[in-house]
Amino acid sequence: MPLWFLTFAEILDFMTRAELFSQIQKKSSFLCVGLDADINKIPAHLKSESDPIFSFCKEIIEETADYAVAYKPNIAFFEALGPQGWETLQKVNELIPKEIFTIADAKRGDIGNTSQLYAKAFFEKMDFDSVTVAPYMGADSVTPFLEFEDKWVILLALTSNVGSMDFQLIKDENGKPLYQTVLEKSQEWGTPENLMYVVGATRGELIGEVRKIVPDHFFLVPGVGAQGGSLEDVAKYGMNSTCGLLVNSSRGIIYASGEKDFGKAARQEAKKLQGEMKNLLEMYL
Ligand SMILES: O=c1ccn([C@@H]2O[C@H](COP(=O)(O)O)[C@@H](O)[C@H]2O)c(=O)[nH]1
Repeated sequence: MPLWFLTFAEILDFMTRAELFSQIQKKSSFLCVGLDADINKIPAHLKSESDPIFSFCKEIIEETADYAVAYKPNIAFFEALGPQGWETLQKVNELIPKEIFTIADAKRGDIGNTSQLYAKAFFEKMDFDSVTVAPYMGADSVTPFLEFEDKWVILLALTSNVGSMDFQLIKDENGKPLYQTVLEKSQEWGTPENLMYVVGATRGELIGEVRKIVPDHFFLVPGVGAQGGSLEDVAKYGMNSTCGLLVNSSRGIIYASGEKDFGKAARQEAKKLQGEMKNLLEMYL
């Protein structure tokens, strides 16, 4: 293929913030399709295939790629398959078109030398664009991921689950919730060019509070669809001048049908969400 035919991301093989925004504009979409590929939930007819999870993810990717700007394999679903799961994950990641942002949803983070090897696993061995990282072991557990050039860390800030209230919303003596301290402190470690935050869609107007603290960073927003978060609220409170949002839906898309038409059903769901996102981009950008 001649060089002039390729996009910036394809030539450089990494995704800058500007390139991500350009993909969002091109597709009128900020949809991230979550690959939570559960062997117990995929359609029965795939189970006779040599690698059922690969076959499932392949069809989901082929059917939804027109509407997605990111894919997020949830690493637990692959790890749970044992050594074969890692091979499947590698093959799935290689299948994702180069101009689409890839997220290893692994929620890692450990003492420095261990984090370095987690980063090597996801960035070098598997060439993901980004990995989700837990912040609670502090700077030395996060910065090894940020040392990889042209890669992204997506730090858990305000998660979508009920348990997020146990720690993240606890206030210090000045009334500042812990998630805000995470946002403030982590800005010493990375920039909007290599650091994003996980902000749950179920947190409504708190997304606006997060946006005030980190105006320029992208958010990975899980929790629409199966968890009941509102896409409208996410856009209203979270969108910035470069969109700044990757909104994930996993079960709502990939299990839209449990039958042979699962790929087409996933495509319909992705298309529906993309349509809503297009309207929101027109409204808020
Ligand atoms: O706060 C968080 C962080 C990560 N997740 C992950 O996102 C998807 C959500 O799946 P749905 O089926 O769309 O609910 C899943 O992989 C979670 O592990 C999250 O939900 N909340």
